[in-house]
Amino acid sequence: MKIQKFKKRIGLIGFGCVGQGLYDVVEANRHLGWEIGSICVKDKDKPRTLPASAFTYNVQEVLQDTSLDIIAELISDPEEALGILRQALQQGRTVVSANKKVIAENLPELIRLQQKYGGVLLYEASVCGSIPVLRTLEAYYGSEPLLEVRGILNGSSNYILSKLHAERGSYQLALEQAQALGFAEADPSLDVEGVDALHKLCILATHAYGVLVHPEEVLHFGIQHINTEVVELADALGCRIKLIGSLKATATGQVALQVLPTLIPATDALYGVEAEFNGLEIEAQFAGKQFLLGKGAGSHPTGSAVWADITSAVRGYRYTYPKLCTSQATKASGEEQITVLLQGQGRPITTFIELLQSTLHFQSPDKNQVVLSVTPQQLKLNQTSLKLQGVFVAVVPASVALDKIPDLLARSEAIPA
Ligand SMILES: NC(=O)C1=CN([C@@H]2O[C@H](COP(=O)(O)OP(=O)(O)OC[C@H]3O[C@@H](n4cnc5c(N)ncnc54)[C@H](OP(=O)(O)O)[C@@H]3O)[C@@H](O)[C@H]2O)C=CC1
Ligand SMILES: N[C@@H](CC=O)C(=O)O
Repeated sequence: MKIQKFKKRIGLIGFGCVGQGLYDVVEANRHLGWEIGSICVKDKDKPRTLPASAFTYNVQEVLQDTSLDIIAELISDPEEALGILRQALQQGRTVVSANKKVIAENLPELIRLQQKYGGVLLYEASVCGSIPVLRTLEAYYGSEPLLEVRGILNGSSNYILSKLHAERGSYQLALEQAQALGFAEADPSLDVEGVDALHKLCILATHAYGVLVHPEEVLHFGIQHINTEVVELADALGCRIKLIGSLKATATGQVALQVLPTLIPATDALYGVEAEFNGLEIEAQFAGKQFLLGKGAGSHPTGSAVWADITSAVRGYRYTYPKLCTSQATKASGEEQITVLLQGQGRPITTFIELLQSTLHFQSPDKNQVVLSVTPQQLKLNQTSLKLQGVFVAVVPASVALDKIPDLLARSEAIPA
């Protein structure tokens, strides 16, 4: 087959962790005929790895440059990013993005704009960094029902949890390291409060099950209130705490979705997913279980995912949303009981037992830790007040031996700040 030589130009908006990552990947592949045509950033005074002449500060110079074949939106400002995606799609252009918040919150509109104006939007980098999960769901599982999709979707919180389990170190220090390594969001509360994982889960819900769900509708807790007591309890049970996003088909054909810290036993494939790595287990009706593992954050891994989108978009690849076209699935209301551990901030938290309409299984002598059965629906209804009270919530899966818990609930030691 004859290889066609061509020259293609990318308009890059954003030159931070991911923008620089993409730039490096493009430079390393110059022989393929691609170049970065222009780069837009915001801060005129920031030191850069390229001469000042390489940059513009006016986003319209990129958006209105018709010599560019594709636009890569890689900025940290969600409002501005939405404006960029809207304008590019209204012009019928091809655009790639890594911005999960914007995509998760606006997917119905972004799909409509593609249909109306004929443009293309790809966003593989927005879910699980370098792992090709969206194209796997679209291209391979587009026609097979999925029983469950669950995984570690946020690199920063996984990095922190790995440090806490391995070193019993400081939560704050681990978060600062995740920020310094470029894994965290500009607003890191999105990472530790489970919101970034929630955004990714909502995008997955569309591609895996054909469900369009707004992040605000979904139960989610993060790891911001974790302490040493909980980490030690998990260790004593032979588990690690992981922040898990899960999508599960219910018996009535709905999809249950949630993001919750979870005690993961050593027999689970997600147990060994450490640091900024993400892992995703897909269970399909006929294929059975498959496991995807890779770096979920960072400059080059994410730049690589953006590059894969760019080069496949130019060859005509686009999402066809097969499940969205064929599925009638809706979000489940969350009535199936789950077992959870609640850990307070040194005060009794037994007031929540009644509020959550739950069944108490165990409590520590100081009533600061409880294990109870509750519905996801009740947890969602009380999500804000549990968070405001600083309560840490973790799922205790059925595979974890509950009978070991009573002896273990009495420990107490705060994580050093
Ligand atoms: N970091 C990661 O591992 C991953 C990040 N993402 C997503 O990728 C996107 C970029 O993240 P990341 O590179 O880490 O962020 P950074 O904070 O490192 O960089 C953001 C870039 O956006 C630019 N920018 C911000 N606002 C504007 C604006 N109004 N106009 C033009 N440029 C602007 C900044 O300009 P300036 O340089 O002048 O400040 C900077 O170059 C985000 O949506 C993030 O959620 C997705 C997957 C992984
Ligand atoms: N902040 C995110 C970056 C990638 O999506 C994370 O930590 O996973």
